[in-house]
Amino acid sequence: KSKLKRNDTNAKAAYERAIRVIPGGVNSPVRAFSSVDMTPIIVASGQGSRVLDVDGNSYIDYIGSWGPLILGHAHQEMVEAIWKAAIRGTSFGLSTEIETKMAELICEAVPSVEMVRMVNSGTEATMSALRLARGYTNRAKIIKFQGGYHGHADAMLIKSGSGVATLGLPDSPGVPKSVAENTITVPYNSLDSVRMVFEQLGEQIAAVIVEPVAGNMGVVPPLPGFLQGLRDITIQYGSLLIFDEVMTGFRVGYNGAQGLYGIKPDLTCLGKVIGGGLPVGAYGGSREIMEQIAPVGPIYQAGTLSGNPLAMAAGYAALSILGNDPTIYTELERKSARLAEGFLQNAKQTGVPLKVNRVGSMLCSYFMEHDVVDYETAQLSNMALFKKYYAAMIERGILTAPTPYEVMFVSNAHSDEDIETTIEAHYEALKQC
Ligand SMILES: Cc1ncc(COP(=O)(O)O)c(CN[C@@H](CN)CCC(=O)O)c1O
Repeated sequence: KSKLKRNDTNAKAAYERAIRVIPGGVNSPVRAFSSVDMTPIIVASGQGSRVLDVDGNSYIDYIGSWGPLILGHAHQEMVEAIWKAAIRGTSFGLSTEIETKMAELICEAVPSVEMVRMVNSGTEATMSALRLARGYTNRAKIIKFQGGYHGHADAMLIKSGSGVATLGLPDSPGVPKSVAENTITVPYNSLDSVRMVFEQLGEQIAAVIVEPVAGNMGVVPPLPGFLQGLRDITIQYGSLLIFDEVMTGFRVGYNGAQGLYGIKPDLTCLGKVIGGGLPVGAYGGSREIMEQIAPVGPIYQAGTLSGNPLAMAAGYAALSILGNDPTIYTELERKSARLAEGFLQNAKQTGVPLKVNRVGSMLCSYFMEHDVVDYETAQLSNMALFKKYYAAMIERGILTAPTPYEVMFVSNAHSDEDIETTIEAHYEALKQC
């Protein structure tokens, strides 16, 4: 079979130009395709389940902007909503009624949220939620999980210290040791580790922040009892439980992971889907906690473009479509299950070791035999195999995340034909591994 060659002439030229004026030529590191040694794809346009790159190559897209595009690219109703908002002005720095409608919709959809504050990214959402938790409990320490990603605020760029309950170490230059010491990192799905930390430092813990389905080490679902265990222990010690649902919110179901698993956190962080592809983040919780936020309460958080009318129009349109048509989630479940099943069939037929983890329309395949339950096991994925597989999928017009630790997102715009085409391409790609 001749090796299909992707024409990347224009991408190369565009990338050469970009790296002269943007660090690494990208506005977010993952877009540099550094894990797969290939010229980054530079997108010209997207429509439905497909994107077109600057060399005219068309791909079925499973990056979906890392989660926001659950309805696919350039969705007609959303483009119209954005356009209608834009011609009335893009931002006022004063309140507009769409912000209240958006807040009401989120409070209605997310079980634990009675009040919500809009911000402009997932990072801002988790950063603000952490400050709120620290201010509300008057405690400084927080617990996060290895492989958990909550954006790039200082307190989140921490790696675990030597022992389990030891203080954190900076995971990036520029994060002061004094900040790192207040973040303790333990293995995901390990309630024992969490209990150990609380036994030693419980009264100092302001919050536990967790992705209720981990989506930044591939897809790692919570083991039975894990989330309930976190809920119980945080109540026992007077700490807050923060669900980072930036990725899972309105993705794994209209009521998020907290609806799926029936656990009520104290604070919820949202992003991605709620912006419909425009910059939106949010954090919310009980009235009692949220009214500690300025201007009602003393804990400060602000933002020039928070809740701006354009992003609200896009987000409100997206969430309304999702809320008005529950078959969208059942269709996402059906198509995603078929995709995962096809991948596993291919692996069996070709003898390539493959594990597929999936929750709803979030899935990830790992080149290995055993279960992936945390960061350590996720790290064992065979990187050499992944690179070959990735290039083979690109050559066949299937665009997935250029690193093994990101999620494949199925959207409502992916047709059954797209799914079958992807499974066929996957079979060919595995045969080349
Ligand atoms: C669970 C979770 N919480 C917070 C964030 C940060 O959101 P942003 O600041 O990138 O909007 C993210 C961002 N996710 C990554 C991809 N997995 C964004 C992609 C990128 O960094 O370019 C997240 O997944």
